[in-house]
Amino acid sequence: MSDTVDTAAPAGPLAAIFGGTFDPIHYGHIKPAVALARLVGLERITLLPNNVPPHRPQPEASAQQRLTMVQLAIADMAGNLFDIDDRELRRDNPSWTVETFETLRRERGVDAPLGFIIGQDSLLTLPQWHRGLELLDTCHLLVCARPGYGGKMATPALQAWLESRLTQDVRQLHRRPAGLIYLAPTPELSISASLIRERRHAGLRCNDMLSPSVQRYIDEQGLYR
Ligand SMILES: Nc1ncnc2c1ncn2[C@@H]1O[C@H](COP(=O)(O)OP(=O)(O)OP(=O)(O)O)[C@@H](O)[C@H]1O
Ligand SMILES: O=C(O)c1ccc[n+]([C@@H]2O[C@H](COP(=O)([O-])O)[C@@H](O)[C@H]2O)c1
Repeated sequence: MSDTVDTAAPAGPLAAIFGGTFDPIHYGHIKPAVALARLVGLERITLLPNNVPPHRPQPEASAQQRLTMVQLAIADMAGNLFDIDDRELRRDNPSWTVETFETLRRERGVDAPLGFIIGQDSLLTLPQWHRGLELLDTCHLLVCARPGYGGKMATPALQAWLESRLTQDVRQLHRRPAGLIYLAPTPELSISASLIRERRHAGLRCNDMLSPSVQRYIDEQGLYR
């Protein structure tokens, strides 16, 4: 990977990819991502629904239903900030993020700036991911604030690793291909897919947490009963 100097021209727009189980996609995904786009100057955010998340209980909705909900959520948004990459859904093997980004890197070239969007809770678990710290060799991490997850990494060594990667200078995210972590001061929303599923199981509405089309789809499909 080239070591681009600060004064170099950007190698292209920073491509930002937002992976998730999206069971279902909710405003806790969308609103911080929209704020992040403004903070960083992102032209596009690509939502990447995962297929077989190896690290967590399997989703309640099928892969097709989760993809449909992502499509509906995007259709409810003004503008064209979001698009979808369904490559992980077209693979049968586990959705290891580092492998997806190694493929993206091969496709886009060594100098293309790539960013992976995650919430702060995901950042704290990164060391347990499949080749988790190696992910930074392939992309930047663009981290959205999440209520309750502002803490430090599990060990001083991991915290030092994190601090050695941190930047507040968003221009660096466009100038370098990978390797930096940006903690974005995005709005904190106490919404999670588990809360939505729990509320639905209890027969409660989730009106302020989801796009209207996604809510209708959940009702029509009888999801999370
Ligand atoms: N409210 C939120 N604020 C910031 N980031 C979030 C929020 N909800 C989810 N994310 C981030 O979005 C990504 C995808 O999350 P995911 O689809 O698992 O949703 P979730 O609400 O965390 O789901 P679950 O409750 O089922 O674990 C993760 O990196 C997660 O940290
Ligand atoms: O590759 C891994 O080991 C790995 C472990 C945990 C999470 N991820 C990815 O991180 C993203 C957010 O995960 P989740 O569980 O919050 O939906 C999603 O794209 C997952 O596939 C990836």
